[in-house]
Amino acid sequence: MSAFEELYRPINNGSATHPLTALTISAIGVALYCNIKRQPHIALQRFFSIIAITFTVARILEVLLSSELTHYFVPFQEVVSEEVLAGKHNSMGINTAIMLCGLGISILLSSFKRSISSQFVASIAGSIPLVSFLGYAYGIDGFYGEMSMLTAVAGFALSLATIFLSANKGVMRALLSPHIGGRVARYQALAGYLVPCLFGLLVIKSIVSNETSFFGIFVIGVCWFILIMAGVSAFFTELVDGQRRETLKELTRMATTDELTGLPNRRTFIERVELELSRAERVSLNLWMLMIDVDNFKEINDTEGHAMGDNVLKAIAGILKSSVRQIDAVGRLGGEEFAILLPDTPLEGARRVAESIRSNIESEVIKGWTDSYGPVTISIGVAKAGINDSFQALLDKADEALYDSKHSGRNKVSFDPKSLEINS
Ligand SMILES: Nc1nc2c(ncn2[C@@H]2O[C@H](COP(=O)(O)OP(=O)(O)OP(=O)(O)O)[C@@H](O)[C@H]2O)c(=O)[nH]1
Repeated sequence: MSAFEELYRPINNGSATHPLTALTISAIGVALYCNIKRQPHIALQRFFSIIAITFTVARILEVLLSSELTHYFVPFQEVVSEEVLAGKHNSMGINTAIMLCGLGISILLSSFKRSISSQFVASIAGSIPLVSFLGYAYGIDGFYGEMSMLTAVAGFALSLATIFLSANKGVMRALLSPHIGGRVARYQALAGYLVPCLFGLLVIKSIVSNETSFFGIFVIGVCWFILIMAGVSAFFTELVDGQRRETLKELTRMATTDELTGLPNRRTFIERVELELSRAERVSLNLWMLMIDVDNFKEINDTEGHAMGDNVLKAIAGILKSSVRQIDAVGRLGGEEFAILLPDTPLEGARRVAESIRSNIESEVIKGWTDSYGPVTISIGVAKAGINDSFQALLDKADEALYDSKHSGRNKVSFDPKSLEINS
């Protein structure tokens, strides 16, 4: 063994890293380096990846055509020839050629922003040195062929570096995610590689020693492994999905409910009204809208502060809710304005509901206010949906009636005159 031989043949009389392999690995290394810099040298990156592809394709053709194609440009060819004559292994194996060719193609694809394809090709290339490692671990030389341990280590490192070129896309992005899905996937990927490799050892052991119990352990082990992986996946998927469902529920509640009173907000109320209006034969459905406004509410705020104003609004919301049927809708339109929708209600019913709400609120004792300043009152405007009424048209009619209540002394229920005509 020459003084330098162990540099390219770490295992005595084992496989060596051929000069062409070393050259190609260097080309791939430089191509990757071109991307590391803040300003990537795309042209150089493509140049070196094409060099790597050319070298490896030449080697693949050489094997297929049984020629000496690479002998013309490979340095140290005399040393290699001497070694071969002496019966030592020294050539770029077909597995090494495919691996390095794949890495060259992957870097080239990445330079054209074909990230997903680049990742895919690099992972196939990266699986070749992994097979070689297994070959060395299991003592099966067919697994590594002419790939030296050194080449396998370099190939694996380069594969990882190449895959990381497009780490912000596709599968790699998901695997590297800092969130729970990514964290679990990383552990699963690691276990998904290491555990079957250990199982492989059991199979080899059972073949070598002809011991069937090893094979039994292998089979049970595989079953358990699959079950555990599926269970862990299901557990975390449910965890994440459960959190997502809760968040969605909370967001929906926040988007549809008025925070202070817990009543449907203006948007939700409008949706409900539009749904009722869109029903056919809406006239015969007898759809009424009550517009409710707290009288002199500003005074409450100004006298006892906003917190008291909020308490009053909450108390009123509670009374409104408890004064109507399940099928009726109560909403807070904003400020001290509320609205109620009464579907399928005759005129007398609408009148009764409006009047009872007005008197219920007047007789409600609101702690901190009623005892010192007298009852809180509301004004109500009532209107009935006519043919082709939009939400706004119905609201406008109820609002006009409300205006009448306000201007005839407050604490009153007024009907839109046209709604009474529709009814007669
Ligand atoms: N505390 C509290 N006050 C609110 C809220 N939203 C609106 N307001 C107040 O409600 C008051 C409404 O006052 P105005 O529109 O003048 O009506 P009003 O004093 O009730 O008079 P009339 O409607 O004519 O009887 C304003 O002072 C608003 O700041 C709320 O969520 N909480």
